[in-house]
Amino acid sequence: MAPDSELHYKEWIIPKNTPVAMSVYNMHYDSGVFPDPFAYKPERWLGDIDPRMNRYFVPWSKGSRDCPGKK
Ligand code: HEM
Repeated sequence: MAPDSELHYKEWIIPKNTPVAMSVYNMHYDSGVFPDPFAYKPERWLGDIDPRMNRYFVPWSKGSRDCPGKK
């Protein structure tokens, strides 16, 4: 996305019209959110899960151009 106004995020100021993107790979393999991320462990989704897991799981992307087929 390229915001049309200055964006403030934590201690950062992102000038307007700066292309901003996310990395699905880095989110899905973040070991702080998904311990042992390269292991096939579907049971990691069972029981009390770290709520960040849902926020960091983005196979359909995020935002205005995310997948309309995701539901
Ligand atoms: C497991 C199945 C699917 C996955 C993982 C998936 C994933 C994605 C992703 C990541 C994007 C964003 C692509 C980008 O940013 O360039 C996308 C876009 C899109 N997907 Fe899917 N998709 C799936 C199934 C479907 C289905 C079943 C449909 C339609 C019946 C569909 C229709 C679309 C369309 C039309 C877009 C473009 C949206 C736009 O650009 O505004 N997808 N999909």
